[in-house]
Amino acid sequence: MQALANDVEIRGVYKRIGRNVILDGIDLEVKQGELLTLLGPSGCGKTSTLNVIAGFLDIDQGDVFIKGRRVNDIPAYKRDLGMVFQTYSLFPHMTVYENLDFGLSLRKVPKDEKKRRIQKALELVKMTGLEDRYPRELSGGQRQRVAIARALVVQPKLLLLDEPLSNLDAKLRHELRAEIKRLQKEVGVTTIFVTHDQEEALSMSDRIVVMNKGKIEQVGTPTEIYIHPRTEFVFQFIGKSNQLQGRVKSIDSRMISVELEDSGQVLVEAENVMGSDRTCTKGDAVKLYIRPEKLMIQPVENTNPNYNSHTATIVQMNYLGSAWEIEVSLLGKRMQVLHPSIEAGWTIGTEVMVGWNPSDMMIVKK
Ligand SMILES: Nc1ncnc2c1ncn2[C@@H]1O[C@H](COP(=O)(O)OP(=O)(O)OP(=O)(O)O)[C@@H](O)[C@H]1O
Repeated sequence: MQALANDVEIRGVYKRIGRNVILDGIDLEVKQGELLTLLGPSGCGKTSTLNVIAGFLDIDQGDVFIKGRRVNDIPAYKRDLGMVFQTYSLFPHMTVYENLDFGLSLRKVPKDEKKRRIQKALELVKMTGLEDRYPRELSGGQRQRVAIARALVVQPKLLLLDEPLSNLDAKLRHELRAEIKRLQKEVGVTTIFVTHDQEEALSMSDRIVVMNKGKIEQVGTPTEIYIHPRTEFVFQFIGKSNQLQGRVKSIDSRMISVELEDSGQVLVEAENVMGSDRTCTKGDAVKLYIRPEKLMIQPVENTNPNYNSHTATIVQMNYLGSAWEIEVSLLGKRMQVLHPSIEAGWTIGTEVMVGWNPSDMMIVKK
């Protein structure tokens, strides 16, 4: 096979363990210098995909290329990769400096060069000055910083991160997300990041791979995945959603009109059909999805005729600090609206108008 332009290419990878098909035809390309995230629910095959790249998991079918070289038969230790895991994988009996020195000594890097690279790596993760500490003398976040520095100091071909932030508290997770993103761009190392946390994936990644049951559902930038999900699974996994059901009444090149099962009619942009064939025809039973922040809530007198617009009744109001989560009874269903503010006098039982743009609603055949 010819040389490849991507840093990683996975072609037709299939893996079964016992009766379980854990990777079911994975095709994936990782571009040079990008931070690519494998995202999906527990058991979907994220870690297995990472382990195939790392060389920790043999495959039954398919090919794996790293920097143009087929690595199916190359053992893990010869693939030249940096890895960071969920649990701290530092050597407990070695200081921070010794932890970083270990991989460099194995590679017989000269003493001065080792010192320079260790200092640079510690600077990158903001751990300068803590060289002589043992892992037990560090906080969880500091240990993960050292683990990242240790992975980077050997100048790996790829950096593989398997849920490295899962054991940290929320504030530290946020901080480290931004740090990893910054240092990944600074170093320019092609990185594959595994997480089950949508927000983490959306905020950090150049591209996201959404996985489900050993298959890839969609690959795209965070905005493509969030705004233009191709499947119902991706839509539901990636954020909150409201659902309606109905039947297609009419369809033209721009709009699909749906008669709802309870009452009323809504318009959806024809481009927004999800599912494998991405088509709908008149008479199809369909499900409709819209995110809470895409529903606009207004006093009854302010109707906007350009939008889907319906009267609704407030049934619950929760203040979240940065926004209000307002539950309304709309078109025979309870729907969540996320809105930055509320009008004076709005309370449970108030009648309001709820509208949305047809381009913000997604539709899928039942
Ligand atoms: N050694 C093994 N023996 C049997 N089944 C395995 C083995 N390793 C993984 N599996 C199964 O393969 C599937 C994929 O596992 P994998 O760890 O890749 O998922 P994941 O998406 O990383 O999940 P999590 O987020 O929970 O880590 C799961 O159903 C898991 O139970």
